[in-house]
Amino acid sequence: TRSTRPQRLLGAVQKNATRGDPGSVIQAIDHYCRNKEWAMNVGDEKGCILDSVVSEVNPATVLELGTYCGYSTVRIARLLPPHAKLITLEFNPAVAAIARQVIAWAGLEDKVQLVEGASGDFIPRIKEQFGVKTFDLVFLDHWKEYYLPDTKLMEECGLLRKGSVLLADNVVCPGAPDYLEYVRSSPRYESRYFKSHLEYTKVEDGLEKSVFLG
Ligand SMILES: Nc1ncnc2c1ncn2CCOCCNC(=O)c1cc(-c2ccc(F)cc2)cc(O)c1O
Ligand SMILES: [Mg+2]
Repeated sequence: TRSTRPQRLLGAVQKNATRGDPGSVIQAIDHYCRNKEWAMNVGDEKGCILDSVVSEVNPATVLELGTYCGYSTVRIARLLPPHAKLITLEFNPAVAAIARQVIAWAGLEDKVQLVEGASGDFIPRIKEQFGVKTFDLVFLDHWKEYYLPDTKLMEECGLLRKGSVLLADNVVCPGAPDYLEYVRSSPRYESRYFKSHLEYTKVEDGLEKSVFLG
């Protein structure tokens, strides 16, 4: 049977990237998705914005919602200080299996905990299951209609502290209008839009960075 897009993306990593070299894994995926077949990675342009926010926050604890093939997981984990932890949630087991291999190829498995399941089920259990009190940084990149309910759930579960940073992908394309409205109008957030483009295209998209004020 025909291979899947995630399987072909993993093949490009194994063929073109150097084991243990996260930068070469990132380059191999971007080259493949720009020249062979598009895939919904955050990509190189928005990825640079992601890098700058990760470096600024210098987080000890990170939550990523929506792993996909692990491209943004590798981008984030490669910048984390030693002993920092990234928990990433992926819904689709077949996709999660690819992401594990991409993360391992980059040599970052010790910094990353990939969990399979839906965000709504896992968020309430993160504290007791993973011994995390609050997250310094949350990267939202899963189903766009889940951004708002999951943000409210993280607030209710006490997973955000004064200064926690939420960074949301695709707030323009595919779009998360209810989420944008919420973080931009709520007095509990200081929000800023980083204009960019949909990965590997000229279509407008961007990242919304929202600091929780407690
Ligand atoms: N832990 C969890 N809990 C719940 N659900 C979960 C989950 N983990 C995964 N999922 C399921 C959803 O995962 C993928 C979500 N990402 C996207 O859909 C996405 C789509 C485009 C896109 C597509 C087509 C266009 F034409 C234009 C743009 C671009 C992007 O950058 C995207 O990120
Ligand atoms: Mg995305």
